[in-house]
Amino acid sequence: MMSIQRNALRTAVRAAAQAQQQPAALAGVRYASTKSLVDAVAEVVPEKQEQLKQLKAKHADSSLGEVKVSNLLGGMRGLKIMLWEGSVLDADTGITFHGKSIPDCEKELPTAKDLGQEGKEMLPEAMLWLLLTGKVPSVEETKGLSQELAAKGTLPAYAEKVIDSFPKSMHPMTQFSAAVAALNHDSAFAAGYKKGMKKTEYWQPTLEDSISLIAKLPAVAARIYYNVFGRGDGKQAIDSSKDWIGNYSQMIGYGNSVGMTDYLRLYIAIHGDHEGGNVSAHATHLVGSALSDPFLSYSAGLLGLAGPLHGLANQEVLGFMQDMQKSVSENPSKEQITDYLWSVLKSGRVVPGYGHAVLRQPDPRFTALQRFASQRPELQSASIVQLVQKVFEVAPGVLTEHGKTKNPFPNVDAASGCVLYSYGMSEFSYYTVVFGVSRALGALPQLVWDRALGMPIERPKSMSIQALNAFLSK
Ligand SMILES: CC(=O)SCCNC(=O)CCNC(=O)[C@H](O)C(C)(C)COP(=O)(O)OP(=O)(O)OC[C@H]1O[C@@H](n2cnc3c(N)ncnc32)[C@H](O)[C@@H]1OP(=O)(O)O
Ligand SMILES: O=C([O-])CC(=O)C(=O)O
Repeated sequence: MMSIQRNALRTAVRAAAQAQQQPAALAGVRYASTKSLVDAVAEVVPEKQEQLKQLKAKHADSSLGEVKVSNLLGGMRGLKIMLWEGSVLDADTGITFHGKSIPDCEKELPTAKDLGQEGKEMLPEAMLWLLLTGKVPSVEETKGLSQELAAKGTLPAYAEKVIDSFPKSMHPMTQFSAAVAALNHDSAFAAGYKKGMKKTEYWQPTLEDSISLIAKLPAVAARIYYNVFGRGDGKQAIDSSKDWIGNYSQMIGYGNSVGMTDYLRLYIAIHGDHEGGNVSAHATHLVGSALSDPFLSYSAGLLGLAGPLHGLANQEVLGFMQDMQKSVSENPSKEQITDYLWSVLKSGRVVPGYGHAVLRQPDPRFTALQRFASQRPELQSASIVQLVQKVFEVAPGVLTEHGKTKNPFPNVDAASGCVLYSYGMSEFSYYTVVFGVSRALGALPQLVWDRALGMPIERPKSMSIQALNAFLSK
């Protein structure tokens, strides 16, 4: 019965879409090639539009809490001010993706093995499907999406030239953001907007651009890796029988390492979304709210990810761990680690990989990466992986005694880079690029929902100190 209703809805949505006058750039073959995921999203769009309509009708004037001066001065911490569909972050239990925890996703999402690949971890393209539609894709649907991403993953020649023109000394994240912005040359959204597409149609080319960008991220990231560090195949060759990250791993030279390829799958699946308020997701959403296309919007998100308090922390952690090994010993004792942490804190620096703006317990993403490391003998013997575990046993106590951070526990960055390093990726400044391949999985689907739900341009009110004082003295 349910499926009959769904089919009827699907047919109605298709008919409605056909009845709309699509700009030429949006019609025909492009949609045919993205059919399965477009169909899955099209099924959900009317349901969610109706939910939003009801919410507005019933609760437009309901309060979500008061705004205090401390919120305005404290980075808007805790204010409920954004709509975000893909995931919700709980301070104690961590992230859930449409209600599913990381262990739930590990059980339910199709894995590399399901697609006939070597490896056991969940596939990031299945996470993309879940984030976009709220539904777990079947193996066949995941396979179809993998193939679609492979078919759309080749870089246009102009983008290759743009990347090749960057000096090696330019940070890989600067290169990444600039290259992603350059891809807006081919944006279906920008072309449709120019041709006067209707507001109700916005979400379709936003989805088309998002899939196109996600498909190309491995090649962009791999070309940067090759140009800067001389590693990888240098061609960004795509094998249509491989999954999305199987291809990425191959392009950057780890195709023969099942461990690294599977680690990249897990890493990229779980870094995909962390609700809306984090800097990279929020920046993407903010820029997108001006109807900048998905390439420009995600380029902005990547620039936010490049900050050391956010995504760059995984690069920082590795440097931090190695400095500790150099100045203390390769296998420092807990006492030596404690002393080292205190020396860092006393010099006014932060302990990278620890603390979080929302979380108040160890990050379940850290736990997932530690689970991976604990199942791999080759990682268990790596001194840097052992050090991550030892620091985890010591740092929460030191940070608690130090008394400043609200969360003395590790976030995901405490573990992520050390495993990349152990598998041979020794170029720290590249680590955040791997994170940037991932964050698109959450930030871009929300742009699709922003457009499908007709979300307005974001424009909060700011106040000067003088205006605040004047307001408060009334
Ligand atoms: C994927 C991610 O983005 S996860 C986060 C990655 N970033 C890091 O690991 C960098 C280290 N951590 C930090 O700098 C912080 O914990 C952040 C940026 C993640 C969160 O910042 P906030 O929400 O402001 O944290 P919090 O409210 O606990 O900060 C209170 C004080 O504790 C300090 N503090 C927070 N974390 C740490 C830490 N790991 N080491 C030392 N001091 C810390 C803050 O700098 C702040 O000091 P101040 O009052 O002198 O300004
Ligand atoms: O949620 C945050 O503020 C930071 C974070 O862990 C992420 O974006 O993955």
